Amino acid sequence: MAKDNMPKTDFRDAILWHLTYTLGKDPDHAQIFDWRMALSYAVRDRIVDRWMAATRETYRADAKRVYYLSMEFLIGRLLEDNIVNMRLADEARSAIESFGLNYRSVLLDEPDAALGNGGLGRLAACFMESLATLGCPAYGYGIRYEHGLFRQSFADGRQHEAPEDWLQQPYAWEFERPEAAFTLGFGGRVVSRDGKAVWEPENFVKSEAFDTPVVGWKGRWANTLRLWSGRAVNPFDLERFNAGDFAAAAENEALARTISRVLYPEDSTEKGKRLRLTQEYFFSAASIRDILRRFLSDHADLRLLPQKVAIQMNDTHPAIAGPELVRLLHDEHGLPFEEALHITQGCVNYTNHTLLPEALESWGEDLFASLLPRHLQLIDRIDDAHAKANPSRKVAARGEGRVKMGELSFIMANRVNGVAALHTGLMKTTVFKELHRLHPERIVNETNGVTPRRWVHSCNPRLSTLITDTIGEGWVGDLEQLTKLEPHIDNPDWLSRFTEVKALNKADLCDWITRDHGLMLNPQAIFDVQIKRIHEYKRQHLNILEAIAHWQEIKDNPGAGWTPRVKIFGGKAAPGYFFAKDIIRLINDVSVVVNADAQTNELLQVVYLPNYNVTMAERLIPAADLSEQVSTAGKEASGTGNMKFALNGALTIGTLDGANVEIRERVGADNFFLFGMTVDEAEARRNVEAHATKAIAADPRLARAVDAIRSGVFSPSEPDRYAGIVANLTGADYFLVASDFSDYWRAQREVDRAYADAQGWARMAALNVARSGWFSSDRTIRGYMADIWNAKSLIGQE
Ligand SMILES: CCc1ccc([C@H](C)CC(=O)N[C@@H]2O[C@H](CO)[C@@H](O)[C@H](O)[C@H]2O)cc1
Repeated sequence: MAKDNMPKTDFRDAILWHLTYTLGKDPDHAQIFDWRMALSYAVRDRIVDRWMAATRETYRADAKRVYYLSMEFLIGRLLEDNIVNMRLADEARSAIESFGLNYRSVLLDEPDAALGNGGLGRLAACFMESLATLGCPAYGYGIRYEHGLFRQSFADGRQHEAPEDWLQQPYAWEFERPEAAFTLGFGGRVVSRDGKAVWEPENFVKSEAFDTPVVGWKGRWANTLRLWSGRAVNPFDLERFNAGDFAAAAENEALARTISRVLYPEDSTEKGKRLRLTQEYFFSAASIRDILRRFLSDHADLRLLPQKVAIQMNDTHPAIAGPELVRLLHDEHGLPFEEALHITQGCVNYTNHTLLPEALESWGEDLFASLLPRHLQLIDRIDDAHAKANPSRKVAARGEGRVKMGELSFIMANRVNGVAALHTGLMKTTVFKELHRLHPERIVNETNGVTPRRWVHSCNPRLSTLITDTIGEGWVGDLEQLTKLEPHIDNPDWLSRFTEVKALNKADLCDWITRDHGLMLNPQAIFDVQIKRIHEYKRQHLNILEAIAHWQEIKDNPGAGWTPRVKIFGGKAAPGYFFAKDIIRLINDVSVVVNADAQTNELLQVVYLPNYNVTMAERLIPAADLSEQVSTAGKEASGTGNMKFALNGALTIGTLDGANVEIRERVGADNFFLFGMTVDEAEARRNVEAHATKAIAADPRLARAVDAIRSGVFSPSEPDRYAGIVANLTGADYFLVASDFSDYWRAQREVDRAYADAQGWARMAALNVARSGWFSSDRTIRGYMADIWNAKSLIGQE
């Protein structure tokens, strides 16, 4: 008997029931953790009903399923999201408050599931929520890392990394599925037995499944996120134990768990580590086996696979899934190689998320052969088949002693997509130029999006209420309805309510930053926010250079009617990325000097918040006035933070890069602070001899700011601490920080002037909200369903 038609009172009772019987806690002695878990289980119960109904309906309809393979799912917290999607917000709040607890602190007691680095991982999480909201049958497949992205702290301004341990406590949202385990082989050799190639792996590891339901808006559908965990085939060696070799007795288990122990913290540099390739094969192989097992549970003819299965490879990290499916179809199911390849190419699709050469994965063929000898053979046959079909041009996955995962993914895929119009165009003219020439119909564009449930409705309840009061609640499930706000923007009362929303959000943020970071912020100031991974191409160092020049000019002329500004930074650097770590330290050193400067700190403050993650983004974005999207043109594939800021009424200062281009097109050039070179101008500038020194020579303001860094103004105890950054800025400066500085300064002063006109600013901000509905991940997923997966919704439009 389904639980959800139980009398209303039961939600409160359900919480108490779980506190007592699931957690075994007496309400009088329960900790906030206990209440949070009890609340989670009460919500989960109601989700499970929808989940099972959706799974049953998918089998009944024999529907096509989408399989989203990703090494990363940057989920964040799930309790609030699930409560909102199950429409339980009011009941949950009143129940929790009736127990004398603070509702927000119960929600915030949940640790972030930080199973991702940045954009790619968060996109996967938004996509899973939109797939469920649209009622598209889908599974997400990934790795259940014991340790997600490291915890960041600062000591003396430097980044320190500590293991993240979200699984130190039980995780309410997962169900262990021991029955869905597979034994996977690694290494070994390939032998020929009666004319057939047979792989004899050396090591074996078991993949155990943990399922998390992903419920959509209004709980109309729920899909599954299946995360694999490494387990030993023989976890305990009693013999060795009895021989007193205790550590060795548990060795297998430790080795197997290493595979799913920790997320690699790199987000743009492939390290070529054996464990990384082992992780990629582990989850891809377990997922492909699971997909085949499910298909064969109610289909006999493998040629039907492309009609029932669409696989999306989230970047090249799951690329081995293609050859693995060919291997199973050919080696285990006995299909001719050509047919196995044809079927696979009918199922597999590939999304590219970066053009940075150092981020494109390629593996040494020796390492590849030692781990996956049979796959290397199959990749050669795949290359041969491709060469035979396209004699004109030799483009292969294997070459120059390496296995290139970008080329392999492209050759295996039915459709290849970029994540923003500019990026997709650049894929065709740069990294995939030859392959695009051979397969001109294969590359399509699917501009990224973000889920409006988490990134507006949940994280910005004040704005959400104002919008719903104005145009009804339909926008949450159909975000382009936001355009219906436009006629209200010229109504001064409405606009003042809109302005009030931002002001109250900023006040909340000030309270939190004061409480948790002991810093008093000026709430009247422009809250200028740059939150994202630290990377040279994202140019956090351009932002801090402008802050230094701004500080110097205020000191020259404090009475010049400056618009107060608070610069807020957040973001982690990959542990081995020392230049990025230097940028972090510089920002912290500048904030110490600038914030202590009584002459200027009413007008300019710099704050670097440690341990930026999904939950912190949900705190910062609703309170932001200005969104920093300042990457060198041609380098940021899309960006998704830019969309979240626009949807929450922040104005963008940015370059014509990634999805900034489409945001500016939709919100209007008047409501966007554009600066900097275009992709072509940047390309041309890079070829100008000594372009950086020329730019510095041409801009005394820039020169003075660089001098301040060089002379140790921000590191008096170690004047040449930033010699590396200065050398780069005055030398190679590949990301054109010096050459884009003057125009960036010009745009920032334009921001100052615009902000001084509160009405005008509010109007521009409200137009950003009204015109950014297209950046919903629901629209993006509808694009994938139509252009790539040919998948249908089983619940239809509401
Ligand atoms: C092998 C190491 C590694 C790990 C992750 C990655 C990701 C592709 C990096 C990433 O997160 N890319 C970001 O993807 C977002 C979602 O499409 C885009 O919005 C960002 O522009 C892009 O940088 C590259 C290389």
